[in-house]
Order: sequence, then structure tokens, then C-alpha cells
Amino acid sequence: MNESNEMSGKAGGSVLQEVPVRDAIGMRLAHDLTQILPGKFKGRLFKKGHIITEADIPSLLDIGKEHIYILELGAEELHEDDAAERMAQALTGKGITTTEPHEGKVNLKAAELGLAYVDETIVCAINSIGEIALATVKANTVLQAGKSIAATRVIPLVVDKAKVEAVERLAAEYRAANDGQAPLRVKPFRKLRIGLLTTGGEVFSGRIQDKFGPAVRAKVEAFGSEIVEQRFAPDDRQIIVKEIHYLLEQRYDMILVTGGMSVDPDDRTPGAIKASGARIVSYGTPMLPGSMLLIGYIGEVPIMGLPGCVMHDPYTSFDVLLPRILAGQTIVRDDIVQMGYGGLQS
Ligand SMILES: Nc1nc2c(c(=O)[nH]1)N[C@H]1C(S)=C(S)[C@@H](COP(=O)(O)OP(=O)(O)OC[C@H]3O[C@@H](n4cnc5c(N)ncnc54)[C@H](O)[C@@H]3O)O[C@H]1N2
Ligand code: MOO
Repeated sequence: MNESNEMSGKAGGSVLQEVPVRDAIGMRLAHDLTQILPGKFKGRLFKKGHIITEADIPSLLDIGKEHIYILELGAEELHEDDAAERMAQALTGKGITTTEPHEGKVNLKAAELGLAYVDETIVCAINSIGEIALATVKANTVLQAGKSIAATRVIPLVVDKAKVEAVERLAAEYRAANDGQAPLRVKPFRKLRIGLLTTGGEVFSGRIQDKFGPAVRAKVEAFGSEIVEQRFAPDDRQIIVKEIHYLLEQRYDMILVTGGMSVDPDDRTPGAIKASGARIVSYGTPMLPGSMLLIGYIGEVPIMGLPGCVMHDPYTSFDVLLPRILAGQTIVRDDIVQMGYGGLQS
């Protein structure tokens, strides 16, 4: 197929000439060239703008390039690298660093550990434009520093400027409607001081060793927060209520209660949390593991009842809700309802 003929007739006016590699010495590459050696290397072999020398010819032939493109852009067009860069700049917000364009792609990365804010509607609107791609993580994903929240890419080598301008317009509209906030952001976690109450007669009496404390502590500390105090209570509703009130009086930012969350008659935790004055957002969460989790608020203080699985499963409903609370979100009933779709982990 002679792509040069096809491309040079494009309405945008770019001229894309196909030149046999052996005749291309001294000419400038129109785009990054990628080498893939399965299992060993995938990356840029030559950079856009590189001037081809005689010594390059064997390498070019090795990656299957018998022809290269010489490009003159039309006035209404953008090179893939410039388009990817402009889209990234339009979308990026707080907590994100952007990479240099590379093989027509720009990566948007978390500057530090935080929660991904991604507007699904704008992602779909942008990807419906065609010939451009915006790939993101899902909203509320936890990102370690340096992990990507999104990448922008242009599919052809040259794209109509109007498509990138449409992205810029969508991003500007989003900012106007959202107090100037960008459609993509990474929010760092607040460092909360947390009070933990572990219920269960078998733990309280010393029959078995507490396994909840270390597990919850590790999960909380991974986000930079702290379990300041852990208390223990038997399966007695009044004592559990009293201990919750004690933790409230210490003015902890969040209260976590473990054990006694299911259906046995001596499972007292949900009733005790309610009796302590909590406004229950949900008892029961449509996610497995973690279905018996309870979340509510006493005044502004979030309180959660954590079921047994939090002790041993690495990813439960607690691991979904904890980072959202640490990022400053107030959890409402609809957040819980939406966890069921995709919520089956085991
Ligand atoms: N018939 C039903 N059975 C269960 C249901 C249900 O809906 N119907 N739900 C299941 C789910 S889901 C969970 S999770 C578990 C347990 O939930 P609980 O929060 O009530 O856990 P406990 O009954 O208090 O304890 C279960 C198990 O874990 C041990 N445990 C508790 N606390 C500690 C601790 N701090 N350190 C070490 N070990 C602890 C406890 O001794 C029990 O062996 O219920 C399912 N069953
Ligand atoms: O609340 Mo259960 O923990 O779904 O395993």
C-alpha cells in the first residue's frame, strides 16, 4: 500500500513522502521509531527529528523500516507528539506531573501517593472524538508516587488540530463547571489520628491473640495515618457503646470497630454503633470480601464496623472506603450502592 499518496491528499494539507531508507541519509525523521525485542526491550530506537546517517541504515532495516516518512505539516494539523502534549496540558491538574512526549504518547503521573480523581464523562466524550486516545485509571484508584493516572495518545501520525481543540474546549468547560478543578487530579491523603476498638470475648479474655490490630494498623499506616490507641471489649453492647464514646472523647478523626459484625446472637457491634449515636450510611456493603462492613458518622467523625475478612484479605470493602475517607470524601449511600458492580473479588 502506498500510504504516502493516501496521506498527501489529506484535507489538512500535510505532505507525507515515503523515501526508501537507503536514499534517506541526511533526512529528518518525522516521528519516534520503536524497537521491540520480545522479553528484552521495547522503546524508542530513534527520536523524532533525528537526522539519518549511513550507520543507522542496518538498524532501520532490522526494525523493518525499508521506507521512512518525510513530513510537512499542513496549517490545520498537529504532529502526534504535539497533539498528545496539548491534550495532556488541557487535562492535567493538581498532584500530577507530565512526561515528555514519547512515541506519540504523554504520561500523566502521580507526584505523590494519593487518590485518583478522574471524570468518567469527559473521558468518554474525548474518546468519542476519534483518532485520539485518553486512557485513564478508574476514579478513586490509589496511586503510588510515580504511577500513571492517564496517558494521552494520537492514533495517526498527524491529526486535525480541531480534534485537539475539541479536547481543550471540553477540559475548559469542565474547569468552568467545577471551581477551576482539572478533570484529572491526584489528591494526597490526610493523616488521620484513629481510635480502634476490638470486640470479641475470645480476644478480650486472652483466649486467642488479637490479629485485627496488626492488620488494620498496617492498612492505615500504608496511607500515612495512625492508630493512636487500641481498646478491647467483650461482646457486650453497653460496654462497646461506652468504649466508642471514650474514643470520641479523645477526639480521634475516625473510629474503627472490629469483630461481631455478622448474624450470631453474640455479634453486637452493628447495634452498638447505632446505639452510640451514629448515623448509619450503610450496614452491609455489596462487595465480597467485606459484605458485613458498616459505615456511618457520629457528627463529622466516620465510624466503621470491620468484619472478619479485613484481618486476612488484602483487598476488601474497607480497602475501597478507607482511602476515599482519607482523601477527604464523605461517603454517602450511593457510593456504597455503586460498589457492587465490579465488587466481587472472591
Ligand atoms: N450465617 C452467616 N454466617 C456468616 C455471615 C453471614 O452473613 N451469615 N457473614 C460472614 C462474613 S462475610 C464474615 S466477614 C464473618 C465474620 O464476621 P464477624 O465480623 O462477625 O466476625 P466474628 O464472628 O467476630 O469472628 C469471626 C472469626 O474471627 C475471629 N476473630 C474475631 N476477632 C478477632 C481478633 N481481633 N483477632 C483474632 N481473631 C479474631 C473469631 O474468633 C472468629 O473465629 O461471618 C461470616 N459468616
Ligand atoms: O464481610 Mo465478609 O467479610 O464479606 O468476608
